Amino acid sequence: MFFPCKKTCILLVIFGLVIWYLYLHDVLKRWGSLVISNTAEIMVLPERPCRTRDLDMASSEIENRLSYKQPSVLVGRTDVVAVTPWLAPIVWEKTFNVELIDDIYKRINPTIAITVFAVGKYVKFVQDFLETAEKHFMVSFNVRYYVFTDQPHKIPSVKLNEGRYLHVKNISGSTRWQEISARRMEFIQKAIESNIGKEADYIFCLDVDSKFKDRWGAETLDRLVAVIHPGYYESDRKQFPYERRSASLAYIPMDQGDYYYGGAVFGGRVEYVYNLTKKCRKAFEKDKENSIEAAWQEESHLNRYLLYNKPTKVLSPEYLWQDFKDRTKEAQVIRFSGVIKNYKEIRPNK
Ligand SMILES: CC(=O)N[C@H]1[C@@H](OP(=O)(O)OP(=O)(O)OC[C@H]2O[C@@H](n3ccc(=O)[nH]c3=O)[C@H](O)[C@@H]2O)O[C@H](CO)[C@H](O)[C@@H]1O
Ligand SMILES: [Mn+2]
Repeated sequence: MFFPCKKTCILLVIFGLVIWYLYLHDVLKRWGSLVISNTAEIMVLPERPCRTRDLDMASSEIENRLSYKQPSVLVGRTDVVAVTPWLAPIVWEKTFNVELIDDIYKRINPTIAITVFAVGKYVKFVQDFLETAEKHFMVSFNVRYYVFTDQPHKIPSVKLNEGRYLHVKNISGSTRWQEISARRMEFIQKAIESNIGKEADYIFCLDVDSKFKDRWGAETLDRLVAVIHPGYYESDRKQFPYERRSASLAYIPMDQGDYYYGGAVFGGRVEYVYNLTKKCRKAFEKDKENSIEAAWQEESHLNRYLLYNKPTKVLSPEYLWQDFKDRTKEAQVIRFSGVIKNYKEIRPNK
């Protein structure tokens, strides 16, 4: 009689311990995500939508196995400025060491997402975009391409290297190119909520009418990343094509502005880009309610956002060139460039 009772008691205690462990585990998990959202301040989604792996230089073990050239304090590029007044790097050729930067970022083994939109006739750019990305974009890193299109059956199957995946997302088309371009903010925001937030650490949102021509690597990774438009890096801020009507939420007064950022390239850690797309989308939609469309659609809203939310890394025009533009002496390498296109033939409207 006594023996079975003891057995039952032991079983009950084990059962109780398991329940207690599961409860504690759940509480700690919730507490963990709460702490993350408090410190980051920008986590506005429920249930940790984004992965939180990040580069923490201080805690990453730097092994001595990599031997590289001594960095100089006195010798470097003098023909360009390689840092913003808020101390964010401006990435130019010969301002970073490829092996060193790759080695540092390989330690966190990040996944990098690319979003591109191919609506209407722009599907014809996808093949070259993907093929050149396979050659130059984040080679030997994990990459996920997200192609948004109204014609999934027209997306070519391009041979991808190991660790690289293609996701095709079906979206509706539009009769206005301005709307296609601007609504990218909305689609990217939604895609981060639904899956990119869980599938990638960093994201770059790029124009599809472009090709990679040289290395685009880990030197571009940071929290919030923007590119200096190749057409305006020598211009006075008064000449920047910012939205100048105060009725628009993209408004920037004549005496303000840092750089003119291109709408064809922005990126960073997924949660930072999530915030950017959410804000730009909202501003664009609010303008629409007030019957105003910014001069350069989402590019204008992007410029306004980045004026008040400074990028933590700025890419030089090497990362956004245009094929019709001759290379200048500052741009020693052209890494990504817009192809020449016939606007009349390719866009659904003027
Ligand atoms: C180099 C650069 O900074 N480019 C920007 C510039 O003009 P762009 O002349 O580069 O704009 P664009 O015609 O390439 O349109 C931007 C993107 O929208 C997509 N698209 C557009 C039309 C269409 O019918 N189907 C389609 O899929 C496609 O991914 C394209 O790359 O100003 C636009 C403002 O609206 C965007 O900010 C672009 O990023
Ligand atoms: Mn373009």
